Amino acid sequence: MGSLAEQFPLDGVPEESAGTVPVNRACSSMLAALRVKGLSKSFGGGAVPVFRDISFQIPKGQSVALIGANGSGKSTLLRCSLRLIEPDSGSIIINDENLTGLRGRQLRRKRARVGFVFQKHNLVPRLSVLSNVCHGSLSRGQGARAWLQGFCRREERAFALHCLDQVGLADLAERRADHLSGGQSQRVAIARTLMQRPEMIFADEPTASLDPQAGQEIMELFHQLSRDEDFTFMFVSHQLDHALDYADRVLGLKGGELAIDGPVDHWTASSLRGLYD
Ligand SMILES: Nc1ncnc2c1ncn2[C@@H]1O[C@H](COP(=O)(O)OP(=O)(O)OP(=O)(O)O)[C@@H](O)[C@H]1O
Repeated sequence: MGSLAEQFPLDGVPEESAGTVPVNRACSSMLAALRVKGLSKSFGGGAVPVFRDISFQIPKGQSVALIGANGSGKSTLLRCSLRLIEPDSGSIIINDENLTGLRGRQLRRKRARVGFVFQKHNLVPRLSVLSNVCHGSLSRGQGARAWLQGFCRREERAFALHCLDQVGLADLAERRADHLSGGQSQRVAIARTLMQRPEMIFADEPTASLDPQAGQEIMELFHQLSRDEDFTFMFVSHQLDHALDYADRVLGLKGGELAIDGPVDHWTASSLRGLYD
């Protein structure tokens, strides 16, 4: 079976948000999906920045774990890297598009192919699983009007069903979202993100509210999907085994700086624990 993009080519999406052809993993490391340079952030004019002068590049197709102690700035860095939180300084380039000076619709369009998965799944409780997944096409940058017109389109629903199938939940399409387990609910949130046909997925502690088994299954799912769909994946986790098992590379924040940045096979659980001293 081909990737989502091959099976369901984008139709009616503005060219600038239609994105690129999936990149072969073998050559994907040649291209940077995300380039962050000199990123700094403090809150409320605070004298102590959360982080300062952070730079890193993520090649297309790479899976990156972002780790560090509570309050070290992981969520802030993840959000600043997409300008969901405005950094104080620094530049951000996604797929050769400079996000730094963009505003409003232009900014939303440039990041339309980046999915964000949160610890809270944020489903609409009274709607069906399928309707929740269909909401994902809102993020494609077409605007609410286009979405409403296309919401019931047969092909849109077919694609939503396909996304549900990708996360193993096609059988639950008609179930109400508030009748799901935590693990099922996170799968629906991931299917909703797949509706964006993402080139990159950022996940902020996606397993934090799940039991160990469900958490591992979700990480397996991300791992499998990132390979099948060839998306770049960056996730925040407090679980070192998740970082070691599911990332190609580990970034670690400590004292407002990137104290760790290297391939996963450079680290062991005990060497990573130094971040938490
Ligand atoms: N909106 C905000 N206003 C003020 N301070 C904030 C805001 N968001 C985060 N902070 C502060 O920035 C610092 C980093 O927070 P952040 O949530 O990024 O850390 P984290 O590493 O993700 O933490 P955790 O592992 O506990 O989720 C913390 O000191 C936090 O209190």
